[in-house]
Amino acid sequence: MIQLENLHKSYGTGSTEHEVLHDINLTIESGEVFGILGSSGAGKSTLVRCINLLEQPTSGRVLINGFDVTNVQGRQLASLRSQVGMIFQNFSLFQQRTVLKNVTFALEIAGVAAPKRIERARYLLNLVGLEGFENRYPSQLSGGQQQRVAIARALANNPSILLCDEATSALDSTTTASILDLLHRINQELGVTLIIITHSLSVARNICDRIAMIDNGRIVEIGDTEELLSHPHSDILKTLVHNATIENHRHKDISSHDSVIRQDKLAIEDSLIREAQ
Ligand SMILES: Nc1ncnc2c1ncn2[C@@H]1O[C@H](COP(=O)(O)OP(=O)(O)OP(=O)(O)O)[C@@H](O)[C@H]1O
Repeated sequence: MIQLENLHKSYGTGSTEHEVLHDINLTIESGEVFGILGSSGAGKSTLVRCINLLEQPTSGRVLINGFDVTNVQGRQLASLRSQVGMIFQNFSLFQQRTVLKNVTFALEIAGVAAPKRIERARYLLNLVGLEGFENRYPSQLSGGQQQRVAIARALANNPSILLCDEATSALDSTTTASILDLLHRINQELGVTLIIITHSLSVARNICDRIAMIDNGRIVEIGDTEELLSHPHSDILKTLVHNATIENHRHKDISSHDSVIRQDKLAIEDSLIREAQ
């Protein structure tokens, strides 16, 4: 379980200090898929980076499984980081390392012997559907494949929590669906708690059990995904849902227009064939 209590985060000091997270209170259950929705600059990444202490909260507490980790350092911080994996929009792979060596990296740092870390990396590459890609370099992979490597790498230490910061934002819709399927499987089969940062309602709807809507560093709504998206209360979520509905209609219009054109083409081809016979 992850608990954030009265969490504040400011950047800068003195006259440049500005608070970007204001009094965040949030509990995420173990095994949950929890979405953090919000527009650009709302504070989503900062919030999630406070969970693995990539950002140090200015005040308040972060508790993981009841243990206050807010001020841990040294070995305890390393241990926290190994419990909490993270993936990013731009994959952030090591370009000079092969796929296999990307996945074994954290295990090398942890001092795991070579045969064991290779065995674990092969298991994870199999899990993410990349068996046979061990010796490729990131530049030889598609975006979706790179994100699969990043997921395998993030799981190397067997974390109980995986933070996904806009993990599908750089991918097309088909690849997004396959990565969300993989994340869903990781949640279901390995029991990993997922925290999904997204600005996409369809990503939230596809995978998240609950979502929190963040606006200007504050949680303005939180609840069951379907419930919240069907009955949004805050203006910001109402606008997001409204815009997504318009976008959806536009896609349907375009695809039905495309299908009319396709049917017209088939009819023309049909009559040309008949004429030729
Ligand atoms: N290292 C930093 N130093 C100073 N200000 C920062 C820093 N990181 C983020 N901010 C500011 O904090 C606010 C929240 O940023 P954050 O990246 O958390 O938002 P976000 O919701 O994740 O945005 P996006 O969707 O665009 O990534 C923004 O105003 C941003 O400019």
